[in-house]
Amino acid sequence: MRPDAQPVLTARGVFIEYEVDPPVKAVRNASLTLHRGEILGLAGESGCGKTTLAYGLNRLLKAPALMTAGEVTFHDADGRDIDVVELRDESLRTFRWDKVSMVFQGSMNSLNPVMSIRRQLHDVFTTHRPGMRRREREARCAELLGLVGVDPSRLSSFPHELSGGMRQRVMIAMALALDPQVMIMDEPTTALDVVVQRGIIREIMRLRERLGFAVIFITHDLPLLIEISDRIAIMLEGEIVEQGTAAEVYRAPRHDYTKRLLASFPSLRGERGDFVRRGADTTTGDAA
Ligand SMILES: Nc1ncnc2c1ncn2[C@@H]1O[C@H](COP(=O)(O)OP(=O)(O)OP(=O)(O)O)[C@@H](O)[C@H]1O
Repeated sequence: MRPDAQPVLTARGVFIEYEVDPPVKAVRNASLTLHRGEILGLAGESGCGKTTLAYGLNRLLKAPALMTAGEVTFHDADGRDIDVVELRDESLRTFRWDKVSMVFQGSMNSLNPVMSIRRQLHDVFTTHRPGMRRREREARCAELLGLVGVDPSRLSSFPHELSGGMRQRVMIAMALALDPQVMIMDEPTTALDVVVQRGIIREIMRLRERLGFAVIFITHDLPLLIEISDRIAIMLEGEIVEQGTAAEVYRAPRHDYTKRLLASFPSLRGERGDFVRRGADTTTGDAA
C-alpha cells in the first residue's frame, strides 16, 4: 500500500441478510477500508459471504438479500463523500459504472451473443457519455481492447468468436471504460485455465499501476491474494475476522482460521510477487 493513500471506499458495520425462512445472516458487522490505488484481497471459504458483501458495497443486492444495517461511503476524487446506501435511480446507475465497476466470474457470459464487441463497447459510451463523438468513441474502444491485451481488430468479432479468456478481458475493458476509481473483482478468472488466469491477473496488476484504480479482489485462492494484494481481509461465516497487510497475514496470522487457511495451501512458498513476475512480461496482439 502506498503510505500516503487516502480511503476511497469505507464500509462500517455492514449486516446483510437473505430474507428466507429461516433467514440467512450472510454478512455480520463487516467493516473495511479500501485505500486509493491499493489491492485489497478478500478471502474465505465458499459460502462465507464474500460475494454478498461485494454486492452490498456496490448496491447490487436483490431480494431476498437486504442490507439491514451499516454504512458504505465512497470518497470521491473530487473530495465529496457519497453515501452509497442512500443512492437512488440515476445517481446509483452513474455511481456503478463511473465510480465503481465490477467484474465477476460469469461476466464473460453476460456479453450479448448477437452483438459485436464494438457495439457492446460503444454502448457503454453512448449511454454514459452521450456527448462523445463517434470517432472518439471508436478510438477509445480500440484503446481499451489494447489495454487488456486484445487486438483492436477484434472489435468486429462476436462473443462466440473469442476464447473465454478473451471474453473476460473484454469485460475488464468494459469495466475500465469510464475510468472507475474502484474495481470489484469477484473470482474474475476462476472459470479460466491457469495459464490464462495468470496472464489476465498480470494484466490487471499492470493496469492498476498505470491507471491507479483500487481493487477489491475476491477469491478463495489465498496464495494468489498473498502474491498480489497490498492488504488482505479474511472472512469467516459472514464476519471479517482478520485484516492486515499481505505480509502480516502471511507471516504472522492472528486468527486461528487464518492459520488453518494458510496451512491448507502447502504451495505457499517463495517470495511475494513471483506469480505476477513469472513468465512472459509483455502482451502483444491477442492474448488467450
Ligand atoms: N439467494 C439466496 N438465498 C438464501 N441464501 C443465500 C442466497 N445467496 C447466497 N446465500 C447464502 O449466503 C451465504 C453467503 O453466500 P456468498 O455467495 O456471499 O458466499 P461466498 O463467500 O461468495 O461463496 P463462494 O466463494 O462460493 O462464491 C451462504 O450461506 C449462501 O448459502
